[in-house]
Amino acid sequence: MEKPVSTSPLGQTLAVSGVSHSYAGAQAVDDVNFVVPAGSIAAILGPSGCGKSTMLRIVCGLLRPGVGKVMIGDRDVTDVPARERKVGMVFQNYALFPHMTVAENIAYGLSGLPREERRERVAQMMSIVRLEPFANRLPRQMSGGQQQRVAVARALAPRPALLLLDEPFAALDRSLRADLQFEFVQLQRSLGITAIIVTHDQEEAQSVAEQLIVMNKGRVEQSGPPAELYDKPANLFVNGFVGHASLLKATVARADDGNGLLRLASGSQLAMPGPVGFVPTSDVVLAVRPEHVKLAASPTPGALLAKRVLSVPLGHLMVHDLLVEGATPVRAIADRASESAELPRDVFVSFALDRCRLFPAP
Ligand SMILES: Nc1ncnc2c1ncn2[C@@H]1O[C@H](COP(=O)(O)OP(=O)(O)OP(=O)(O)O)[C@@H](O)[C@H]1O
Repeated sequence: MEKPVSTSPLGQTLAVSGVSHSYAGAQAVDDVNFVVPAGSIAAILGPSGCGKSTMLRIVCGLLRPGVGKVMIGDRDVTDVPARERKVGMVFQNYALFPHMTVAENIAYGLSGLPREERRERVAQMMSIVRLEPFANRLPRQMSGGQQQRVAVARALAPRPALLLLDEPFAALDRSLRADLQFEFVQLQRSLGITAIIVTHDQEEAQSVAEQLIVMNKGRVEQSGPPAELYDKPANLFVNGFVGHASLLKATVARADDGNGLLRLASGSQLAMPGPVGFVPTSDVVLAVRPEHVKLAASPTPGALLAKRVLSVPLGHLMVHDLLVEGATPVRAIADRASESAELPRDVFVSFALDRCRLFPAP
């Protein structure tokens, strides 16, 4: 009879401290620090070339960092070779052995186990990822989504302390990707896996991970729960990388009596609901999320005139691309149900200024 799936968490805490790495003198990763608590998922997010894959290679042991330390649980693994780290890997292109069946692929990393235990573990993993009917198929006889589930099962079979996934769902179409993301999170929660997922896709990162680690030019710009990075981005880079934001250039016109006043490039003024945290004459950027833009067909106090360039429905939402005061592109999102009649071309725009963020002008 099959053994029940262990309920004790598999995963251990990962702690990366002060890690830097250069390739032939070019700095790829610069003083990176983060902790992924046992049983949780973190996503490393950032533009191409920011150092995501280098960080993964350092964590799994394929690359020794020039400086810094990697701990898995209470073990310093900085000098431990990859095969002794108990780290599983899943790649974008599945990387299954093409000449081996599904069952043989999953059994691959279990050569140290007695035969019977190996057979049981393979059966257990195939049941967990619902692949039992495919045990004797070759990878090429399966769909992309099924192959990726084999890759996940193969990586989990040796019960790794940590699972690293490099763009695991990028090759799949949108709806299959969403299904696999959901399935993976369920699996991760039920087995208590500690995982790091590397992705370009900020929506994927936000929907899968409990912690985002946003990298840029080899450094961590900010890390924390997705909602914290979305609501309180530390800087303009994070603000633009996690979620959409429109940017309005302004100068601080008044900052002395508690309520700040901004002057936009057009000369219009915006009365802020509280202190702005900048001295007068500072050049700043006001970052506005689309859901914090309100549109009206007729003027309201403090509203700015805008032209509606494009309005497109997105499910129950309406996305409006606007040109505010003839110059600044601004995106607005509203519930379609709240828009009783079609808006005119010329609209009046106001912002939920208590929710907008101000950053120093770059
Ligand atoms: N083996 C290597 N030799 C020299 N430079 C490298 C090597 N691997 C990566 N780099 C450089 O290090 C930097 C970080 O690369 P890395 O692959 O970690 O970025 P990434 O964020 O994973 O990018 P992508 O999303 O495009 O995969 C880049 O400037 C890259 O050109």
